[in-house]
This record gives sequence, structure tokens and C-alpha cells, in this order.
Amino acid sequence: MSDKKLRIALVQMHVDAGNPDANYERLKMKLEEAVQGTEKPDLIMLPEMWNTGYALEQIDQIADVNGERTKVMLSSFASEHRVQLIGGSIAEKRENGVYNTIYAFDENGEVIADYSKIHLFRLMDEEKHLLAGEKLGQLKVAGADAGMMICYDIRFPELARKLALGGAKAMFVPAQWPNPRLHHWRTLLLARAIENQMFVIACNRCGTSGSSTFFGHSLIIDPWGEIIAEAGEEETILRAEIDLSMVDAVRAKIPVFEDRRPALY
Ligand SMILES: NC(=O)CCC(=O)C(=O)O
Repeated sequence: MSDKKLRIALVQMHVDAGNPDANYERLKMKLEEAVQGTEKPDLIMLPEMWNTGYALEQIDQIADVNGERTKVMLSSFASEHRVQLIGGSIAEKRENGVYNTIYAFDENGEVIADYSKIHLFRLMDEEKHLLAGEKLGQLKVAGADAGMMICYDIRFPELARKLALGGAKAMFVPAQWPNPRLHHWRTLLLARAIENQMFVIACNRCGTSGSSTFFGHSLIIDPWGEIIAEAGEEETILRAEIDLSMVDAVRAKIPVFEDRRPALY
């Protein structure tokens, strides 16, 4: 396998809102499932806020303090199985409040990047209970630059473009995106892939929490905008192999980045 190729597994799972113990247990089983079989993934990604769900009224009590519980579990899994992990996002309690944070690990279990969601989603009351991050999500995968955004962030094309201009060839997107906005989810992810000529790899949760239902439909999209893999509405491990060298080929065919006129807009 060339070092530009990457086998990806997305853990599309149910999240039990307000019950971290159940979610850590469920995730352990799902991670074991993801590395079973002959086609072991190089990289695994999890959904948004998988540790607590949107139990925002209690988030201060149940968020993972400095991400410690999560880091211990995911780091040891990553090093044991020699797999890169984009740890979805978790509710993470810091001194000044709670953030919606991704930790990414390399195959030695080292934290290589973190990103806290910068756009808080008012429709789900995030701004009342969470603090917004202040920096971009950038990391390396298979030797290439990549970016991270969380759920609602995909509605901001400027963010994806900024990461693409910074060199990102793939964008990783953990989400808890509920019904009835499947059309928005698919369209926005496809648009981010096509306009930035990059892979977009998005892992949504599924199942029901209170009155919200989550449709799953995790997606892996290539830089031409073709869907390589799409999940249904149930729990699953969505798998695909991507070849990051495709990004340069697509950008050479339609040179969007050379043709930009930033002086005019
Ligand atoms: N968790 C989220 O950020 C949800 C975003 C969402 O549903 C949307 O429509 O945007």
C-alpha cells in the first residue's frame, strides 16, 4: 500500500445522553469490532459528543475533566492496535467551562492534535452550556495535511476553504446531526468536498435521544464529489479505502485554487 492510501473506519453508533459509563462501554465494543477481520483500518473516527450526548443541563457534572478518561482509553487502544484515531468529539471540562473537543492520536497513542468546535449550534442550545474553541483543527494523516471540523462547522464554507488553503487534502467531521435535515447534511458535505477538491469524511451518530432522532448516513466523499461509502440509519462500521494522491489529480484537472480571484472577493 502506498503511503497516500488510507483504510478508514467510521464508528456510527448510538449515544446514550447523560450516561458516560454506558457510552465508554459501548465504544470499547465498537472499536474492537472496527479492528476485527483482515482489512484492519489505518484510521478510525468516532461521532460528535459520544461520551455524554447532548445532556447539556448536566454537562458540567458529566463532561470528561481535561479529557483524561478519554485520552487514557483512546491512546491505549491506538497504540495496542497501531491505528490512528480521530476521537470524535467529547464534552471536555476545563477550568473555565466545557468544550466540544476532538483529540486525535497517532498509531503510537500520542495526541497529535486537538480541536474544539468554534461555531456553537444555537438550535441545540450549545451556546448556553459550552464554550467555543479559538483555533483551527489541523493534523497530519498518512503524511498529508488534513483538517477537522465539527458538525455545524460545515455550514461555514470559509472555514473549510481556510483549511484547504492551509494544505488540507482531507477533512474529518464528527457529528450529531438530527432529523429532519438529512438533505442539508448530504448537500453541505458534498459541496465542501467539490469546492475544496478534498476528501470529506464525516461520522454521524444514530439512534434517538429524547425527542431527537439521528439519521446516521455517515459519508466518505472523494475530491471529485463522488460518494465512496454511505451508511444507513443503523449502527455500523462504515469502511472505505481512500487514496490521497487523488486530490492533486483533481486539482490539476480543474485548477480552482489557481483560478481564485481573492482580490475581488
Ligand atoms: N450538533 C450540531 O452541530 C448539529 C448541527 C445541525 O444539526 C445543523 O443543522 O447544522
